[in-house]
Amino acid sequence: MDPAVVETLILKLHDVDAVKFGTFKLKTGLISPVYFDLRVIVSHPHLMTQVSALLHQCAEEAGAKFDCVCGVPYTALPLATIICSTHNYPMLIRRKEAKDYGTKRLIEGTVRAGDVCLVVEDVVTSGSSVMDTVQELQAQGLKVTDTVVLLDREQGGTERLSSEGISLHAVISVSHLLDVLFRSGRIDQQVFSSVEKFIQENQTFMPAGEKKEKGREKEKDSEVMSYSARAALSTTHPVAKRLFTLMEEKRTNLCVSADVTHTQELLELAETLGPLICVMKTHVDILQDFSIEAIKKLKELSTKHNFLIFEDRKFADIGNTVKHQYEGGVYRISSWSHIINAHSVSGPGVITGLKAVGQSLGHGCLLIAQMSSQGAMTTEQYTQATVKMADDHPDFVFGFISGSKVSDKLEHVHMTPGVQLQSGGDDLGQQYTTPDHVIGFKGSDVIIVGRGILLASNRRKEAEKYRKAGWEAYLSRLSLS
Ligand SMILES: O=c1ccn([C@@H]2O[C@H](COP(=O)(O)O)[C@@H](O)[C@H]2O)c(=O)[nH]1
Repeated sequence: MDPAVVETLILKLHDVDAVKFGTFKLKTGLISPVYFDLRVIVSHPHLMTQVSALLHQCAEEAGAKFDCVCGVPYTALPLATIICSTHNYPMLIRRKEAKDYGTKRLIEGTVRAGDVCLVVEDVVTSGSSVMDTVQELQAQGLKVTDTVVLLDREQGGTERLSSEGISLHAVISVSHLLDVLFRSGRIDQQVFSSVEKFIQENQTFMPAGEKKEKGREKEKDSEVMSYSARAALSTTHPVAKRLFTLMEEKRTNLCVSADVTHTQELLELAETLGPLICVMKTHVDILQDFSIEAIKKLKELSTKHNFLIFEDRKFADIGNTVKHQYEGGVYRISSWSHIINAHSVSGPGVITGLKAVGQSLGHGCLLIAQMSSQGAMTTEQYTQATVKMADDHPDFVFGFISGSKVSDKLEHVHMTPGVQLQSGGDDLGQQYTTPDHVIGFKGSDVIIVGRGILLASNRRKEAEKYRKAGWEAYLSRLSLS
């Protein structure tokens, strides 16, 4: 690529405010001295054409060989479109969410399994957005070997993608951009240094060897500690301690979501899958023939096979009401469920009410910090407030339902629903990611799997596949540390 052309492009991007300096709160909560908003280029047709041409040239010069092109939604979609129509490549479109009608596909276009797809992105930081698209393409049988990006923030995206066998080619690197803007007098030494420092101090990927060192320094990082080490350190919560211990003993981080409508099927599941799971999650109010007798049998099976019972009741009312709902009514949940969960939306009273019933029984509560469903309203701010609420009640709340690790506390258990062996979704808004992604990349501790197992012709065999996938992701997370 002609350096003069790239320099002119950098200045143009600065002119149209696609590059801003100041104080910006990022999606992760970090305060950054620089912000890249490449969405604005759609309003500048000449820039769109130039950027698309440079992306294509960059991929070609890097020797990337591909049969089709897919842009990471949304900013890179029009860029991929221009590349495809100019150079006559078939394009694929990745949906961020499945439609709730029609084909429900997450990849649109003609998919030919075995084809190599070039992934196009506007900005790369950690590489996680690119990886989300790569996983969807791979789930359809496509191969991805190269990705091309307009701007690499140089915060670990190249290394992360390379660890997955994907080469990242960037038209502009953030250091080149800083250099050009400084030389042209657009930014001063202080801005230059503060951005450079921010990039250096906020690396998202650690090579294996370095991670080991950091692991020793960062003794408090739950991702680099075994479940048994965390069990030993979990002194404030008996459920966390018991759960970590049995996970290590049984070599499983699989929670089966027993969403069945008859007690006989529930008990059969507990008998067959009991040896493979650490937790059985129930929705007791979908049982058509609920009885306390059947629940007693479930409890016996939980002792026999050493798993915990988690009633996914999602309490969400004022303290006084949830107290009654937990203790009384038809289901008498507190008499049999080791774990319950609650939404934080109603404030800390929900915890106080539940704690008044469950704490003396040695039970524990998970707060719902994030949800797996499309359009969930659990914003970053909501998640953070939920974590704070959990921190205020360590004697009863021992973790979260969340898509990723949201708390650094060793005792906090993270359990993630929306898991299947292939990513995708259902027609009612559920969204699935894989065990490897959830445990290895998102830093969660337990995978929650329902229909992935329940709809299989051989549930035990399928559950074993999930147990193995979840456990291997955990082991490889440890070996990388
Ligand atoms: O955010 C959430 C919270 C809870 N769930 C529950 O998990 C299972 C998932 O079942 P699948 O069949 O694996 O989709 C189900 O019981 C939900 O109520 C969730 O999916 N997402």
